[in-house]
Amino acid sequence: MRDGDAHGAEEPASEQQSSDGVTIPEPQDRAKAIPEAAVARLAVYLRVLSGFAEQEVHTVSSEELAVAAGVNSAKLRKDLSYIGSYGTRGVGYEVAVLIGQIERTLGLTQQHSVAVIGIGNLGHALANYGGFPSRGFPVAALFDLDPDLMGVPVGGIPVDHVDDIPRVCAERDVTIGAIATPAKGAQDVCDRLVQAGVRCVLNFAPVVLQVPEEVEVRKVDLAVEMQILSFHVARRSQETSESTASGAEADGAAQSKTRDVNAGVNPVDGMVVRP
Ligand SMILES: NC(=O)c1ccc[n+]([C@@H]2O[C@H](COP(=O)([O-])OP(=O)(O)OC[C@H]3O[C@@H](n4cnc5c(N)ncnc54)[C@H](O)[C@@H]3O)[C@@H](O)[C@H]2O)c1
Repeated sequence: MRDGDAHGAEEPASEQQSSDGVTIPEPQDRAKAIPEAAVARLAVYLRVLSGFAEQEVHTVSSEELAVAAGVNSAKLRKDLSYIGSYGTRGVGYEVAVLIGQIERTLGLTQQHSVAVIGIGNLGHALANYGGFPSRGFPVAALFDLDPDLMGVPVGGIPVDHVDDIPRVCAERDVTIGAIATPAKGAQDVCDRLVQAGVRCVLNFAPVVLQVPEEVEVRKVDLAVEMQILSFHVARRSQETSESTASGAEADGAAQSKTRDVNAGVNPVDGMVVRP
């Protein structure tokens, strides 16, 4: 079983050093060596690059892309080296080419239809969110067990009963199931999805799901994200009070302007934490 809640280890299987000091995995190790945290950042780069493409920006330097994505440029270059993209010295990266490489790596060259299960507050929000189809994840099916919801369209899609998960998922070629039920029903819903052949599960319910080895689960927990934010706020206020205590107020403003970008990097996934 793989529950993708944890952020993966950063080190690939084998590495070499590029001329500019970036550690690069051997080509044969690239696909299997991409750490979980780097995969998450590739998705961020893709979103940023899509914005550049919409503005008809054709090339981008690693520094520009790093700033826009909120990472430091060494980490960005290392992440892109995992997919065999090193850019051209003095020019940077071709936006369209890099988008294609990241999409292939993330398996986004085909659409993934999504089923949402549990059409309450969160399920309604997911079903109505317009951002999924444009990123290649159309919501194609909705399930609940509340009789009052049966057949009611949400975001243009009628709600079906969970008993119909196998038929509807097969008919609509669903590959991702997003579970937005209370914790109590989540494992049963997950089992139904797995029996219907769904191999990717996005779990919003506060419970650890048991799934077969071939099924990939990602757990989304906004409370955990808020705890991470809280950690950074607490650390910052501790740093400020230490700095005040040591009489360093006079050069505090200058320090915050020149502070190395690494000082703001989230230790969990390498993203720069915005104040
Ligand atoms: N991960 C996060 O960051 C996050 C944020 C908010 C809510 N949640 C979680 O999302 C879930 C839904 O929250 P909500 O506020 O939308 O709840 P809600 O009570 O508004 O909706 C739950 C829906 O699930 C349906 N349901 C219950 N048991 C079911 C089953 N076995 N099969 C199918 N449908 C079933 C109910 O009929 C209802 O429509 C909860 O588990 C909550 O803890 C997670």
